[in-house]
Amino acid sequence: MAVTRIKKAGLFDGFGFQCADRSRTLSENTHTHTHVQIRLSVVHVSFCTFEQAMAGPRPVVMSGPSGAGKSTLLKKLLKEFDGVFGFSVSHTTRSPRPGEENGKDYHYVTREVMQAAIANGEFVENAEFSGNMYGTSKAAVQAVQAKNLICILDIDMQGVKNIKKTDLNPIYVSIQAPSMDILEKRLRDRKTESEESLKKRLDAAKVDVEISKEPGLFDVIIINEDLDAAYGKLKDTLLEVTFSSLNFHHPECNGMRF
Ligand SMILES: Nc1ncnc2c1ncn2[C@@H]1O[C@H](COP(=O)(O)OP(=O)(O)OP(=O)(O)O)[C@@H](O)[C@H]1O
Ligand SMILES: Nc1nc2c(ncn2[C@@H]2O[C@H](COP(=O)(O)O)[C@@H](O)[C@H]2O)c(=O)[nH]1
Repeated sequence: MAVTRIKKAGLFDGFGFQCADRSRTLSENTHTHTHVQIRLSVVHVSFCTFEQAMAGPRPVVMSGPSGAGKSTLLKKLLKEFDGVFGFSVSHTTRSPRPGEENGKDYHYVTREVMQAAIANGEFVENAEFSGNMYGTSKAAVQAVQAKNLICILDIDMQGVKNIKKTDLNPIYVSIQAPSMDILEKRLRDRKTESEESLKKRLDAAKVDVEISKEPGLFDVIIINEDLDAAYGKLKDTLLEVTFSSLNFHHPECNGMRF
């Protein structure tokens, strides 16, 4: 099994910054970055301000049309990299779907509760989508970061635009379906939407796909046609975007440069 181990550092690295306390194991990386030992905190120094470096790894924003496959890919990632990535549990006013758990998939709240919490400054971002409110609370992000996990947010396009105005500094990934017809089929087959909600989601999807072409909005756009291929691309991306522009050599990297 190929293993990428991101070790607890806890000492001064070559950049003169004290490394944060991190202990991660990325298992079964079947792609290009194998048998590599790196210090994740050094990576932050190359991409972030000192404050961000001390705050922890860059979060990951996953966005894209409803039905494109974000949750499916995320679940695979969270399962494979248990102990590395953590999901930011959003709030929503929509009803739970069969199988969804309060506090795990979402925090299910009333519109009144959510509006009060937003007014109280408890949210990083929030949006109205397909007739319901959704939002990322500060507590949700902090809960993940407190566990020293890389925080993953699953948010819509309004959320992406709003997060861009914050200092969260995430990696932005857009997951898209190969076509609108396939997207509609996936949403219909999922059997979670009424005709009205389906139409709203498909209308939003058309706008999303256009906006996502804006240069620089996303670090990568992944077309989720074949699930395994899309998942491989997602994993490669998260490693590459994090490490590739770092011209860094460390004895623990066995001669490899990033
Ligand atoms: N590559 C794929 N090929 C075929 N079906 C897929 C693929 N990826 C996901 N699906 C299916 O498409 C449906 C929508 O996927 P999923 O729920 O993950 O989308 P989503 O982007 O998270 O949607 P939402 O934003 O509404 O939460 C699911 O039933 C899922 O099993
Ligand atoms: N701006 C935000 N968008 C969010 C958040 N949580 C989820 N979402 C997005 O909502 C739609 C619909 O989700 P569904 O679970 O009802 O299918 C989807 O695009 C999600 O990405 C959030 O906290 N903020």
